[in-house]
Amino acid sequence: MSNVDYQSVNDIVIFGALGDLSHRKLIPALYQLDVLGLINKGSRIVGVARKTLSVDEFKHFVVDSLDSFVNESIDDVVLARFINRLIYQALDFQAYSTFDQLATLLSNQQNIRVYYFSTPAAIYGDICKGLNHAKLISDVDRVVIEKPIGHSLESSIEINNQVSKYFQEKQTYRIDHYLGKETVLNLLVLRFANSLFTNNWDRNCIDHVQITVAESVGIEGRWGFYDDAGQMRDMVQNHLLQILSLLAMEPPADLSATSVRAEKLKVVKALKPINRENIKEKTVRGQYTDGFLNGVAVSGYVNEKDANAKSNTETFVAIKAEIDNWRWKGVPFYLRTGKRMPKKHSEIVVHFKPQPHNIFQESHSDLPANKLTIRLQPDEGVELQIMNKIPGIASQMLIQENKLDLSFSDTYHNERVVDAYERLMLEILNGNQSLFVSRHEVEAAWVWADSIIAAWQTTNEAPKPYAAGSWGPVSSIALIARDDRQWVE
Ligand SMILES: NC(=O)C1=CN([C@@H]2O[C@H](COP(=O)(O)OP(=O)(O)OC[C@H]3O[C@@H](n4cnc5c(N)ncnc54)[C@H](OP(=O)(O)O)[C@@H]3O)[C@@H](O)[C@H]2O)C=CC1
Ligand SMILES: O=C1O[C@H](COP(=O)(O)O)[C@@H](O)[C@H](O)[C@H]1O
Repeated sequence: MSNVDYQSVNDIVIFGALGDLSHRKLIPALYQLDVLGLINKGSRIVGVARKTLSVDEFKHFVVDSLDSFVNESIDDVVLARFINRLIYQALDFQAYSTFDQLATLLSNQQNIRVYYFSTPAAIYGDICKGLNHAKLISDVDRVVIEKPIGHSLESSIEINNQVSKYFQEKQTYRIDHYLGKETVLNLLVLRFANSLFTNNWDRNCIDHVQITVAESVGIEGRWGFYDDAGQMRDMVQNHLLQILSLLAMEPPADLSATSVRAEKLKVVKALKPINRENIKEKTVRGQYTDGFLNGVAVSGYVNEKDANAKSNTETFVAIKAEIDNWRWKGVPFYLRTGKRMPKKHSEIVVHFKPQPHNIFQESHSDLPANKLTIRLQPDEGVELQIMNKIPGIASQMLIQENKLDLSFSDTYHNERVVDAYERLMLEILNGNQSLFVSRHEVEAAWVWADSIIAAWQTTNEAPKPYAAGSWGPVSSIALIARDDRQWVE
């Protein structure tokens, strides 16, 4: 998807450089690109955060990040080059005059700058104002903004307006890191490079789809942020809807940002609204209680560090989503995601319709339908469940359910696993917006999510408890069982 433009990027400025995302993901991603020679020779990496730190202290922070989060051994030559790129500037993002100090650092640079806002979305507008005050924005610069953008449609419009006052849409890269995952990207190839799937991908052939994004982690010290968001805003409004869009969209004319984003948007706009009339039938929200994960006792949500014991925030969501269009009318997409589930496990299961007639009645009264499983993470792969004859001379045809299994680690064992942020960072340097979310998509996703959140608020019901280490509240089983179906475990 990339064209080769990274040569023109001069400085990469990370706002919130001392934060969790920068430490775990952004710094390792930039290092890996440097290993591959994909960062411009003269580019500097400028860390900006609130804390006063010397450049040497920042360099230590960066080395710690690489030691902790780069899986391969660190290359000394690249490390020296990478460290040489680093600069640090302490700033209060809400005090515009302090941005003059940043201007002094960034002066005399003619080329493109990338500004990565790795901070709470509420201060994106302040950072833009500061940059503008210090005359640090030109028409070719790029801004990267993290999800979730806002807390609702209204706040998202406000944040997008604040940013768009200074950066045009073509300069704005809205990150959803799921779009950088190998297996999520592979959805495009699977669907549009294989006629088997392209031609059978609709209500005539597919019975229903299940999308599970299960996490074993809890809140990881992010209680303040998370309690205000919940799993709906943290995962469903963005990551799950992006997966759903790629899975359900019409074939785009090409792989350009304009074509792909237009098709994804149509899917989100066609989602059937969930509101107070159908909320109980279509959704389940849960919250984890004390439990066990791999035999180890773990705290319930309200017993986490810094927790408010009375919180009603959901850590689990299950939804029966429906897409009201020609292709998908009547095909439910069951979504479920939660924290503190038994393991990290994300997959899509496409259940095809059963055969209309069974000629193998004698040996097999029930002919299971085909099932396509796309394992997103970990153990990435694609698996197609089919019926097969059991070899043998018996006159009766003995058949069995079996699978064609393409495991990525077995098939591509010589390939390094590229982290989503590394891929997305390269796309930013290359100026390609295909893997980033448009403003229209973000806002359409909020329209759908806001309606669900508002309906939950009217019912005023507490989230259903589920023990940490389980697959969610029992009512999530009932949600799908009402349609005579069950979750694939
Ligand atoms: N962490 C993750 O896994 C993910 C994070 N995100 C998104 O990425 C963004 C960053 O998240 P995360 O790294 O976890 O957050 P953190 O709270 O760990 O880091 C935020 C950073 O911003 C700085 N900051 C905040 N307010 C100000 C201010 N007024 N002036 C100067 N600096 C400020 C903080 O400085 P200080 O240290 O001084 O407070 C810190 O360096 C958020 O939008 C989040 O939603 C998205 C997906 C995953
Ligand atoms: O954006 C987020 O994603 C992570 C899950 O990402 P993954 O790549 O590990 O699947 C989630 O834990 C976090 O709460 C959320 O903000």
